[in-house]
Amino acid sequence: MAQVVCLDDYERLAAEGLGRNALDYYRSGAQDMVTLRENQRAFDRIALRPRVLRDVSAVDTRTTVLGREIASPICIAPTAMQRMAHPDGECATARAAQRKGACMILSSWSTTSVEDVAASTNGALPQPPRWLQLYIYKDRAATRRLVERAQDAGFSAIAITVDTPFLGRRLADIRNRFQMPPHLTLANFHDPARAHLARAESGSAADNASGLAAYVAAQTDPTLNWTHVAWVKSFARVPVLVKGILTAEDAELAVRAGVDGIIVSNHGGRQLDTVPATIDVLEEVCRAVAGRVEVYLDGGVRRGTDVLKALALGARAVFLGRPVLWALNCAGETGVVEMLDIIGEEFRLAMALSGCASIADITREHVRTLPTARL
Ligand SMILES: Cc1cc2nc3c(=O)[nH]c(=O)nc-3n(C[C@H](O)[C@H](O)[C@H](O)COP(=O)(O)O)c2cc1C
Ligand SMILES: CC(C)CC(=O)C(=O)O
Repeated sequence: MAQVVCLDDYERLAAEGLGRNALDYYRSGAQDMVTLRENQRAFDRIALRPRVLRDVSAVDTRTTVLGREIASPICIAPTAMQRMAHPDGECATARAAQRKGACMILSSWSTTSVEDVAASTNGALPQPPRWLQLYIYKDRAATRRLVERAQDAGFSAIAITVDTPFLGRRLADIRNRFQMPPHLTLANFHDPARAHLARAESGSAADNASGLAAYVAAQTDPTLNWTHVAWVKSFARVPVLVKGILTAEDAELAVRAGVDGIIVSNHGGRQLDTVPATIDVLEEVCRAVAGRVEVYLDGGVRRGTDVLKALALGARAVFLGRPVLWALNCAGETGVVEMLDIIGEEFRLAMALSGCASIADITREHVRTLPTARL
């Protein structure tokens, strides 16, 4: 593999290696992709305020999520259909997460089942927390069965995605009439209507003619509301989180609904375009939550300094989406391990150069947010 020194290098290599259908699906944001770009740019507008002369000879990046130790606050976000990136798909990601002591969230629209992902890791080694991301299906029984199967397979939390009552309009997928390759299935489901995702056959310009949008419209429940969160909590035996919160108002409602954690996310800019960058709303959400539950962030995290900034503004941990797909495509499990090594080392160095020897040393005073015009 050509020399890779930062996470963007994986994206460049994957862009050369992946076919159009998968590449566009993975990299796209919604509509004009304003939010997609903002997610990364907003990190650049935040300046670090390093402290010096603090003995950083030993930097400890360990922390916990929901009470379980992880090697660093850098975790893996749920992304659907990872076997389009590499034949080992979600199993490779899970093995890499285990080797790195990283928390991983599996998409419920994975191309490997919850049981097969659980079986793919090494039972003799410690298992970092592994959570299931959940879409609420119109078919409640199927939704509940999936949660129960995940719990039985050792998944230790459920993250309900709340920003996708309908799929965002991703122009490249519409033009490509996105289709999952026919040899793959959405492996958590056996019923062909749920397991397969066909090419949308027709469509006027206004139709969201990617196979994915048609699938989402057919399967997921657009009535999605807070009663669904209560419903999942009524039978889940593990903590329940919500993924896709962007405002103080919804953060307050989430805490009142009794969730165990909040993932500040705009779905990697793939749902409602022109919503703010996640790092720009993180502090608002954390203020509203006021420490009652853990708050995490995803969206545009590409460098160790981004991780440091997110923690300084209140995140317990961050999650990476696309970098995992690019690294998977480049070198499977090894690629994901190396990618986590690179950003992990960048984070360790950013901590050291900011005068932080432990996660607890990272404070609000380590960042300066500039009052520039932004979304
Ligand atoms: C190709 C792709 C597939 C995704 N699939 C899911 C999914 O199945 N469920 C979900 O909640 N979020 C999904 N997401 C959103 C990610 O979990 C995450 O919010 C986002 O990718 C973070 O931004 P980043 O890619 O800039 O790191 C997906 C994102 C991408 C890029
Ligand atoms: C199957 C998709 C709806 C998964 C997803 O969340 C995405 O593509 O952003």
